[in-house]
Amino acid sequence: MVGANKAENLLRARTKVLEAKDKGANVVVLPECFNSPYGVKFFPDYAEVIPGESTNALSAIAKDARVWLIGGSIPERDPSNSRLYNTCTVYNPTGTLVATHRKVHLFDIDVPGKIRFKESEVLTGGDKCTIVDTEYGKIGVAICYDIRFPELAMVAARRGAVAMIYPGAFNTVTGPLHWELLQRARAVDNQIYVACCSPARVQEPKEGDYLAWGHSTVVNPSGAVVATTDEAEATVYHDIDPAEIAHWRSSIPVVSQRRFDVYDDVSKVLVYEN
Ligand SMILES: O=C(O)CCC(=O)C(=O)O
Repeated sequence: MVGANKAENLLRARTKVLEAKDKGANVVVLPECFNSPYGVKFFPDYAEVIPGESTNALSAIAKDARVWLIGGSIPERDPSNSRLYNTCTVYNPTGTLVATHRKVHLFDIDVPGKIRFKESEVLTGGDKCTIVDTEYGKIGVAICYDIRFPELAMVAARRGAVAMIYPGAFNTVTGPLHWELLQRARAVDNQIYVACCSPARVQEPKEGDYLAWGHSTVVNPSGAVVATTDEAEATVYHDIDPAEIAHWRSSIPVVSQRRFDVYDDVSKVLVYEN
């Protein structure tokens, strides 16, 4: 559960990560915008440079829990250009910051009468694919709306990632439509694990509150949901098993059957032609 009080959000994250470690987790994921309410009006006030209050806290959490920590995301302020980003920071079990992923695809949608959100009003998009090398395998990291773009996951998988992990915060309009579908799609496209971690839904929403879909989920390389929950606060667990990846890749070998000779111009076709 994420609220307006940053210090409380950081403390709650600490408690939940230590609890996950106690239950055997070695890689722990926090949700998108875990230290601030989700909304463009909040980002400038909650934004921090890195290192700063939230990333120092995350580093200490990773170190104290001795886990790899995919630290959800925070609104980041880059002092070199004053721009804001939606940024995931990743720490190894000694608390060292090993990667940052700035959300590449900003969440700009307008579903008439249902939901309008324009991150680009205040945020700038990142410009790289992020892969972290852990003793459990390479892990691709991206954020929420990034999951709608199969290319990021495909690049990570082709560079050896065993999993894509997305801190995310879908909503009650697009969540039921696409949250699980997209995770299963990215998993089955690439025969990798996919995990998405969402904040819980606020229980007594006020006007204008973002209604997160919740439902943190893990999907295995066959595309099956292997761990999930509802909209209430919860932690879900699953093991990454490289043998499961090997099994599906040898059984249905799409990853070695790709025909880039047939569609090698895919990135050069800039518009959808009629
Ligand atoms: O793609 C969606 O429907 C939701 C994306 C989102 O909430 C986000 O990028 O934060």
